[in-house]
Amino acid sequence: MPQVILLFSGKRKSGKDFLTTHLQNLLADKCEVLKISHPIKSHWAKEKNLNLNELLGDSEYKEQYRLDMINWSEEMRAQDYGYFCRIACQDATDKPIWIVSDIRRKTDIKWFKENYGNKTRNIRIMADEETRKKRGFIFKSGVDDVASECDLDDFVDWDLLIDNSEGKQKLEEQLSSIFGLVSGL
Ligand SMILES: Nc1ncnc2c1ncn2[C@@H]1O[C@H](COP(=O)(O)OP(=O)(O)OP(=O)(O)O)[C@@H](O)[C@H]1O
Repeated sequence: MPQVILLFSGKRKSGKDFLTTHLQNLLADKCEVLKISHPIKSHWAKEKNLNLNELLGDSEYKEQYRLDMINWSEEMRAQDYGYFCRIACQDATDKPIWIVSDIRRKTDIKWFKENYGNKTRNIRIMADEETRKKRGFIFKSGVDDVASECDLDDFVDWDLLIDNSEGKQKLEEQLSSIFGLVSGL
C-alpha cells in the first residue's frame, strides 16, 4: 500500500511528463509512476495492432490515435468511472509513493479519494498557452474542447499549483514544493 499518492493533472503540453519524470528520478525506488492512459493504450494497441511503446511515448504517433482513444475511453468511463484507475493501480508495484501523471477527470480524483482516502494530493500543472504552443501544443477540435481536457478547468480543491510557464518557477522550486507534500516519508 502506498503512503502518499500524488495526482498530477494539467492541460496538453503543460509539462506533466516532464515534471513527473524529474520527480521519479529524484525519488528513485521510493516511487512508482502510474498512468491511467496506460491500460487505455494497451487495449487500443492490441485491438488495432499498433505499437504500444510508440503510443506510450511523447511522439506524433500517439496524436494520430488520441481522438479515437478519447472517444472509446469515454464510453468505458460512462459505464464505470473507476475502470482505468483500478487497472492502473492493480498493475502498480508496492512503493511508498505513487505518482499518477495523467489525471484528467473529477471522477478520477473522486475514485482515488474513495479508495485511498487522505493519502491523495491533488497537483495542478499550469502553463500559459504561448509556452504550451512552443512545446508542441496545437489546438485540436474534439480533443482540446472536450471533457477529457477541460473537466478539471473549474476544479478548485488543489493541494498544490505549479506554474510551468516559461520564465516562471524554476524546476528546483517546483520539485521542492512537491517534496513539501511528501515530507515525513
Ligand atoms: N519546464 C520545462 N522546461 C523545458 N521544457 C519543458 C518544460 N516542461 C515541459 N517541457 C517540454 O515540453 C514538452 C511537453 O511537455 P510534456 O510532454 O511533459 O507535457 P504533457 O503535459 O505530458 O503533455 P501531453 O498531455 O501532451 O502528454 C516536452 O518536450 C517537454 O520536454
